[in-house]
Amino acid sequence: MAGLKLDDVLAVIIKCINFAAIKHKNQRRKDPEKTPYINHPIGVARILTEEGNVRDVEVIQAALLHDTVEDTDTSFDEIEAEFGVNVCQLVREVTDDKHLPKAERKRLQIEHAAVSSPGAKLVKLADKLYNLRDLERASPEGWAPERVQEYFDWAQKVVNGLRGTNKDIEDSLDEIFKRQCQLIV
Ligand SMILES: Nc1nc2c(ncn2[C@@H]2O[C@H](COP(=O)(O)OP(=O)(O)O)[C@@H](OP(=O)(O)OP(=O)(O)O)[C@H]2O)c(=O)[nH]1
Ligand SMILES: [Mn+2]
Repeated sequence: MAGLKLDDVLAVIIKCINFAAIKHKNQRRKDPEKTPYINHPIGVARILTEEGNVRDVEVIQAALLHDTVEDTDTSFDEIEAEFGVNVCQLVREVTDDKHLPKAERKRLQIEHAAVSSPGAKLVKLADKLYNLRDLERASPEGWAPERVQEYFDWAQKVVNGLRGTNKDIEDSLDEIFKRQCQLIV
């Protein structure tokens, strides 16, 4: 979205935050404090701007919206109508098909990582960094240590397909993998 003026950028970003906040309004994170879910997409967007120095507005919009279709009643048509075809395509790329069995979804994330667009790779990297930091802070309710370990190991495989995209975010992810994964692959 090259050529957008600052006030237009502010307006589209606020529109995304508002849309995501309404869509996620009844959702909480899985941590013992039951943090409001909206903290996650806002935090993913913050990782991109502050830690990754990303300034692509459509990528920041996609980060704010990235879990609306996967986790709420939002449709891709709605995203496209509100935010345009480019933002919708990015959200499409980072959305798991929840109709598939969980093991298949997890396998497809590893497979799709390397063939994603640069913008989708950025959103995925920031999503993983946020979730892994969350995991180091507190285990989601009901997650045994083995399940936590499996998530760290699986996330490393997904991130391996996303490399060469943003050095600062990848370096932060590698620090976590060094602490948490037995095998650096
Ligand atoms: N670490 C952590 N994750 C939480 C918490 N609350 C909700 N989540 C979400 O849970 C998802 C990971 O849980 P899983 O059981 O592996 O996956 P699932 O919800 O898709 O079935 C992540 O989804 P996602 O964002 O779509 O990412 P991903 O699973 O594609 O990596 C993450 O955002 C929490 O308190 N801590
Ligand atoms: Mn997410």
